[in-house]
Amino acid sequence: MSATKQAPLRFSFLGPAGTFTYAALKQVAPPDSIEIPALDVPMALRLVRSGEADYAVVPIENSVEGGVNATLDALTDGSALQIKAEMLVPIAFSLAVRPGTRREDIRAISTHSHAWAQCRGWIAERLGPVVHVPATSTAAGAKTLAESDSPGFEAALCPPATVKLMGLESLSDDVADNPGAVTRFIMVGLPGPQPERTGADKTTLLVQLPHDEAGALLSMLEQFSARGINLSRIESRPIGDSLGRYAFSIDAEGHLCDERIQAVLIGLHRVCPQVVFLGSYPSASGERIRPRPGTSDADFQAGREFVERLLAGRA
Ligand SMILES: O=C(O)C(=O)C[C@]1(C(=O)O)C=C[C@@H](O)C=C1
Repeated sequence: MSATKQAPLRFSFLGPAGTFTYAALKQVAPPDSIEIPALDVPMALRLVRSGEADYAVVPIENSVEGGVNATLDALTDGSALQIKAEMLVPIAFSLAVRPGTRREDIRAISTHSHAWAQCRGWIAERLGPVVHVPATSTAAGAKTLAESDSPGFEAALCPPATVKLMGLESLSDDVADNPGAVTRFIMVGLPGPQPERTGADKTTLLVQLPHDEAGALLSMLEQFSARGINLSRIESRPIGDSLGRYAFSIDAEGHLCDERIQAVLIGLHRVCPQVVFLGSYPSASGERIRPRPGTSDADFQAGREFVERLLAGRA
């Protein structure tokens, strides 16, 4: 009897094919996956929420520009989603042109705003004053340059591999203000069982602080520090209902199965009006977490047994 064939997984991503996001997708999507390019991050996530895609791959953090606001906001703007994996992609840009274009012909360059932010110094120094024409992604700018009769710009900044893919030529590779830049991407699906604990994990949360309460931020942070938990990212995002109201987007080292992370979640739930759990997943660096003395699962278990003895009158 032949085994029933699993349907291929469907991956939405910030498209078109040739974006840095696409390179991240290739790290996790099985070869027979169905690839669904989306115009922007909210659309890629919407396709998961609607059931048209099993997973979305989107950028979340850039080593030069910081958090990707479109992703941080869209993750919690709608029904619940969970991060299943993270991927790192080294970022270097090529200056792509149509065959025959020379450096001195370039008056305007199209690319994603994050890409422009990472290259504008390099461009200003070597090309002088050049206009940035925003594109929905690096590959989208390169595609328009290759395919449009009058794109309105003479060059695009895109991943080196995308130059050839779009039938363009590179006038320069390794375009960057900060060589060594890296962007972090996430694979997002519907809530379900967590990926297994590896000992090198991250947990992403969105935490809202009580309104107008002195010391609220410190109380929130104490939940982590008391359990020896390192935060690899913390940034504030406006809640949007009025001026001065913020939620904190946080990556904490550890997994939902770790006792110390559970204790943090209980603590946050006690002191914060809203705590959104966005998933525990293996960290791309693979660096194992060494719990601070007194914060391992065994330490928590011993503490619980101590209290149980007291409750049972066996002190
Ligand atoms: O436009 C792309 O190629 C993307 O995948 C998006 C994105 C980003 O949002 O930061 C990804 C990596 C680079 O930093 C520039 C752009």
